Amino acid sequence: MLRPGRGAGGWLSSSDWLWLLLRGTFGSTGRNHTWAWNVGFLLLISAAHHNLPSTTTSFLFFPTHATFFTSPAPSSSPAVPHSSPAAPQSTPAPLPIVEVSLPAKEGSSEKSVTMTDAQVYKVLLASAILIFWSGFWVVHLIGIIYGYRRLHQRRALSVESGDQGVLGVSVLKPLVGTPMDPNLMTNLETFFTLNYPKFELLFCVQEEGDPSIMIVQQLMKKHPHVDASCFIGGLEVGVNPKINNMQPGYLAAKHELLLVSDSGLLMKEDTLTDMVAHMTPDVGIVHQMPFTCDRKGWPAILEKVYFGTGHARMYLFLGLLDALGFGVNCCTGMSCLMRKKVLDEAGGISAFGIYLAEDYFFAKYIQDRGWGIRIASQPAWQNAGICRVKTFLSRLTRWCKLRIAMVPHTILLEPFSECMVLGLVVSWAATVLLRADYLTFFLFHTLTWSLADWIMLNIVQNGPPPFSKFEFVISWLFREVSALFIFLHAMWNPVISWRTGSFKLRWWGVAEPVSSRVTVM
Ligand SMILES: CCCCCCCC/C=C\CCCCCCCC(=O)N[C@@H](CO)[C@H](O)/C=C/CCCCCCCCCCCCC
Ligand SMILES: O=c1ccn([C@@H]2O[C@H](COP(=O)(O)OP(=O)(O)O[C@H]3OC[C@@H](O)[C@H](O)[C@H]3O)[C@@H](O)[C@H]2O)c(=O)[nH]1
Repeated sequence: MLRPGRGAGGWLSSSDWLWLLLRGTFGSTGRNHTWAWNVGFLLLISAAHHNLPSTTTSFLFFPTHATFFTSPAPSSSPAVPHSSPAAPQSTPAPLPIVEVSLPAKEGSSEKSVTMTDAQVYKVLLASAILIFWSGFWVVHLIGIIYGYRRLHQRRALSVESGDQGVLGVSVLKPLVGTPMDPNLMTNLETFFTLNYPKFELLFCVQEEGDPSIMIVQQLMKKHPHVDASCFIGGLEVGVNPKINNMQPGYLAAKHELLLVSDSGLLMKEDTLTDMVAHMTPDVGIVHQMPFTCDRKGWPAILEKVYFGTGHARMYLFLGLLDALGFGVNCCTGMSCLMRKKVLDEAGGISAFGIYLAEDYFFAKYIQDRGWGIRIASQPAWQNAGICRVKTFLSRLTRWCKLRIAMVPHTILLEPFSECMVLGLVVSWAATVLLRADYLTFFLFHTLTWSLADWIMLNIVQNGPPPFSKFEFVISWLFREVSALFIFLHAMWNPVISWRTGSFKLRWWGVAEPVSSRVTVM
């Protein structure tokens, strides 16, 4: 359906495709809505490619309905035959005419106003921003629905995993115990009490004299029935210190599945069972979405808010794209279950020692060989005893630096995927296209975004979070505002400090050591 009073024949002018786009996006034409939206979108792209002439347009703008109607093009326009001007029959009041810029053509009796190229591009840009913004509401929705359906769903082991044919798991625990984490003992003990029939624990301690060695020994004594070993000193096979640390454990691993599990994690009795249950025959890697245990203090709230909102949204959305085979990879390696034989084909984990983000490259390698990637239904329960705002921000900055180097197109996508930056630009677009009040639209955007995030947090937490809504709002605002600064800081200073080392990444992720540091994060 074309706009009222409009002939259907002939090629469409720039005003027509803009009308289609805007009518489709903001109009209320029922079943034509999707159709018009799609056509408008296609025409938007086609216009960008062909740089359509922009001299045929005049607008009548209805602020209340946010819909454009065009009057006829001047007769000199060769491409667009128009019928008589149109106004909707039902509109009661006279319609305000927005004079865009130039006067009507000489000799023309119609109230035709021409748009300059700059104005067309302005409208185009605003439309593109509004489409991108609408896309993000789809991301919100998908994240919420996928999170609701995926997370905290108990899953039984497949027949393949009945006690006889159960897949054995070698758990690699890389440990760097300085400074001493007060929760280390509690966290490590949960690995000894896993309710899974066939597993071994391979503790890898980076340096002699590390206080975590004593803890591991105590736990091994307390649980003698659990198959556990401790390797000290690592093996230097690359730049990545975590890989170097895990290498002796990897060489000793005897089971077909390998779980890389970071030191700050806590396991529930059934966490490993849940992960293995997702390792179906077509899957090569099962990862847990990072989240946190309930801990005291504002830094802990901040972490929970971040991992339960913005991070969870993108992780679930990209994770779903992974699972659907779109080849996106968002695997974070704090808890990653992998088929050892696939890593062996690469030459073992040492083949990934040139990268700092070994997690991303593990997943990429496995995915490139045709194996599926899945998110487990239990999130990763981070439970480090030391929880500080500074540590949290440094960690996010480090991750951001990794992403910038490994997936450079996120430089454009990332800032605009954040609530505040997107809110600032979309509010401008709304003033251009909808004549909205800038501040009102920004507040509307921020409020609805935070509500969607609150829903997401409740889903990831599997119930209400252990803090008040006021604490949520403060933490959420802090995190959303800090996101841009984290990004700018990551762009400004690409040197990555991780525990005792400093590194620089080349584009696409190969790491080089910079110098040794003694600061501990
Ligand atoms: C309208 C849809 C637009 C989608 C825009 C996507 C913008 C991406 C923004 C944020 C990415 C969040 C990624 C999840 C958290 C990763 C945490 C992390 O950095 N972990 C590292 C340390 O463990 C790890 O090494 C990195 C792993 C994966 C990085 C993934 C990069 C994101 C890839 C973006 C692909 C965009 C695809 C767009 C599809 C529509
Ligand atoms: O020098 C190091 C640094 C770290 N590690 C180990 O690596 C694990 C993760 O370290 P941290 O907790 O400092 O870092 P993060 O939680 O930020 O790690 C995350 O980001 C970087 C990725 O490469 C990791 O796979 C991911 O887990 C811990 O178990 C730690 O003991 C080492 O063994 N040696």
